[in-house]
Amino acid sequence: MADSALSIRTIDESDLPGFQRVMAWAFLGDHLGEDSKWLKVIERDRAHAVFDGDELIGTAALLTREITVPGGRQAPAGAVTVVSVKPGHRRRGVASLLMKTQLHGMHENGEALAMLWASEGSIYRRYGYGEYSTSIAMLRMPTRMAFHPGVHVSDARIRQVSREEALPVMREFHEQVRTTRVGWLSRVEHTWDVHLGDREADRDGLTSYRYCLHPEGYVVFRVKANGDSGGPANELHVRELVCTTEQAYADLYRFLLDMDLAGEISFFTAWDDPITHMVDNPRKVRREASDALWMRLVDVDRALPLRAYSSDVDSVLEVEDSFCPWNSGRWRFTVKGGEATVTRTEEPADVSLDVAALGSAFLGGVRLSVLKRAHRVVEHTPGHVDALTIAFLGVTEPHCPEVF
Ligand SMILES: CC(=O)SCCNC(=O)CCNC(=O)[C@H](O)C(C)(C)COP(=O)(O)OP(=O)(O)OC[C@H]1O[C@@H](n2cnc3c(N)ncnc32)[C@H](O)[C@@H]1OP(=O)(O)O
Repeated sequence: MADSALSIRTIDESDLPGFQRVMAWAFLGDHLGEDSKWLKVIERDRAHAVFDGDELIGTAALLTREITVPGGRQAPAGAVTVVSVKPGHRRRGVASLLMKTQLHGMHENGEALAMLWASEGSIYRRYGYGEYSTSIAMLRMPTRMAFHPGVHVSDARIRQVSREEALPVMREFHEQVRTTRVGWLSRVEHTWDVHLGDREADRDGLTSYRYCLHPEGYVVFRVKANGDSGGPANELHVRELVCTTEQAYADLYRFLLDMDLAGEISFFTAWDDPITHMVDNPRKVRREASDALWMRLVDVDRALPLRAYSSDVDSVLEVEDSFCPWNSGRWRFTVKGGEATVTRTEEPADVSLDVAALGSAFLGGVRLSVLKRAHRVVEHTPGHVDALTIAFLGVTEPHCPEVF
């Protein structure tokens, strides 16, 4: 319950210095003044500030994005970011007030999906966000590994070019690819400055970005300099590898693996990045998984039909959602020919679950059968959880390559 001394409203230009200061203090960073990259992406009429009297003490913003969902469709989704509360004002309900204002506002505007990257794993389930909607893998591998004999490398030329030359080409490739990959997001002009920002402060001791173009894709990486310890030990930190063809993916990975003076490659990438199966020794590709995007179904009946499903199913779902109570209750979820309909029903439930569990499963990232074993999904009619699990699965692991 929010403290009654608190008020909340959308921001205007005059609020920006205070907004930025609270963000910087909350995230334990430095206040970067007008130069802050975040200022460019924040949509003023979708950013909220909480005030204690006249003092700005809390922030949160919604970015208007599209996400690719199973079936290769684009769904509008609000990207929640910069949730921050000034130290000294915490645990009085400020973040809860921000979350409620966002989600209830989205419901009133007819927006069906919200999503975020969580700074800590224990915060967002209470607001109905599901963990591991997409997961991310930190891959580490030594350079110079051979490919499996079945992997062909073409003679396409790969050119290292300047940022200015690369950016327009990268934009086009990205726009083409993101609509085919579940979990990838649309970008606006300023996303490139934030996601691929390359100021000294963004580099964390590494080099500036290197941009390499292939006729059908690109790779962007930084280098961490390490001394020679009996062989090259510099590290290539890949930021983005985007290809319109599988051939370009093999060519660009080969290009990185053969880079002179480099000893290791690291890359935050999809859990099912095919590189593991492309090299001759798969165990040399080390993978560490982490949660990435958390999805929230703002309106269950409008969100579920946004994606395509893998098999037919007909189940009554009893949904629990105390934060957005319009979702609570029983829904008949029917899939025919890949298309879902969701209608209110008084029929007895086949399966009970909370709205966060549906968020985890929405992109096909977490199996409902696993959530059943985790006591988060309860089956009342035998067979329904298995049928729903298969229906929700997609052809690849969902993956969101950018933090917003
Ligand atoms: C999408 C993003 O932007 S992720 C970034 C989130 N922001 C940060 O991590 C920055 C640093 N942290 C902060 O600014 C604040 O601590 C916030 C935003 C995480 C929480 O703000 P608060 O105003 O303290 O949260 P609020 O008082 O509404 O707490 C609501 C509930 O969440 C719990 N909670 C809040 N923060 C945390 C936390 N870090 N870990 C565990 N539980 C938490 C509270 O205990 C409370 O639980 P209850 O409902 O059972 O009583």
